[in-house]
Amino acid sequence: MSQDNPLENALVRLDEAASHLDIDADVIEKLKFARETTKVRLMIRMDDGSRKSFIAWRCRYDDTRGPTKGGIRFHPDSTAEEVETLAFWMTFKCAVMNLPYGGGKGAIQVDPRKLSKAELERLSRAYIQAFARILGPDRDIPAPDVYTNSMIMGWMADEYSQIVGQSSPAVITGKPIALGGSLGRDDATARGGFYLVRHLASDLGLSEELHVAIQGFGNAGQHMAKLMASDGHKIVAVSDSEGAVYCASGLDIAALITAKQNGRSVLATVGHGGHEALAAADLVGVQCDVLVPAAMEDMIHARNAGTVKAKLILELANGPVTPEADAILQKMGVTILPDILANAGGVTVSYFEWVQNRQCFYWELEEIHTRLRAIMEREGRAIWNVAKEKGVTVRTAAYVHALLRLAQAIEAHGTQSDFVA
Ligand SMILES: NC(=O)C1=CN([C@@H]2O[C@H](COP(=O)(O)OP(=O)(O)OC[C@H]3O[C@@H](n4cnc5c(N)ncnc54)[C@H](O)[C@@H]3O)[C@@H](O)[C@H]2O)C=CC1
Ligand SMILES: O=C(O)CCC(=O)C(=O)O
Repeated sequence: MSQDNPLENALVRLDEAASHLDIDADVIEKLKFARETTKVRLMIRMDDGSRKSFIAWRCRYDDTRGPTKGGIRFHPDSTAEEVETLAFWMTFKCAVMNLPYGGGKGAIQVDPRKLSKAELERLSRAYIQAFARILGPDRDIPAPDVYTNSMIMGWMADEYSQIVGQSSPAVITGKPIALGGSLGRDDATARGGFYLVRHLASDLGLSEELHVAIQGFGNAGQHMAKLMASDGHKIVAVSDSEGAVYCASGLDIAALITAKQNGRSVLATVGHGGHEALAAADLVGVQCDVLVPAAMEDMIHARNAGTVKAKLILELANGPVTPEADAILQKMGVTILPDILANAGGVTVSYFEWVQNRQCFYWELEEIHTRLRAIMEREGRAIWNVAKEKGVTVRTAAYVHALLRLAQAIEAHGTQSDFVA
């Protein structure tokens, strides 16, 4: 994140929501600060025999509504403030979806692309060794995020089970299917956003065939491209950390995914099927109907918001639009389906995984999709109605919706409670 204190930007949204409700000041005071953020230094043995250290964090932001839940990010630019901000968003996201969770998040400050597979496994296990005492299926439940995946979740679940001396799959979600992972968790983040857009399409005034630009081509971005293309829409531009490609008549999604699976950039497809290279920074201003940020925070800001051509922004990334850009886009008439709703399909299927782990009975893919779709539509519709009734943006409506649930839970704990699981 670019700001010195990104949590301040996030709290702007809390204040805005609170201004539309009659909320006790104690509730706001509780939600303004992370309950606990633990910082550790992980030491691992590198393949060449040397030892190297990495800073890592786990934040349990708020556990009023249940065990804290949220992914672990491996990124060279991660900071404590970023982790706390991401955990704040998880608190609201879980409340938006009415999941029985609070919000958490973790990170290791590392570029995982510079580690061998064995080094990556040692680092992932070291993270769990350091944090096992604050994790647990009823306490804090990690999952994948940027540059982490099911393989890493599998190592982490294995390490935790070894430490506690019993199989404990429900401590982590997003695991490989062979270790108790859920069907449908792989594309859940994108699928939730996809169901939401389909459900609100006529309210949003969207046409039958949409032109879509996607920023970031990892888990969220690739699955979104596949889902939208298979629904008859054209993906006209995608980007990754190295650059972007554009094709007005629609990119070849299979070729792009093959390039990424082979460890290459989307730029490797330039020249194939009419793919043209584009500066990554220009993706935001591409001519399209739907812009899908699916990379990092603060990518749409005061300096590039005015270039947006899309009528809809679907935030699969967490925090991709700054509050300044929000104001500009609102004036331009651009609708934003905000992160705490639009990308909540991921944590929702994580919840399904946790439920299946606890009951030791596993659902078919169709059941996962049916349940995910029902929750996305129910909460999406409720938030849409709040936006219309109060005359506010969908983002503010989502915060209002979540804040009401959080306030009820905080008050139900009692005025003398400082509940800590
Ligand atoms: N994986 C999940 O289940 C969930 C992910 N998210 C959010 O979605 C976003 C993407 O996460 P994943 O797809 O899981 O990560 P990922 O690690 O699979 O992919 C990240 C992608 O972003 C690209 N990227 C990084 N910096 C970029 C830049 N400056 N410009 C363009 N592209 C850039 C990378 O090249 C990569 O293609 C993050 O904000 C994450 O927090 C949100 C909810 C759930
Ligand atoms: O699947 C989960 O538990 C959390 C995913 C996540 O970190 C997010 O929604 O940002």
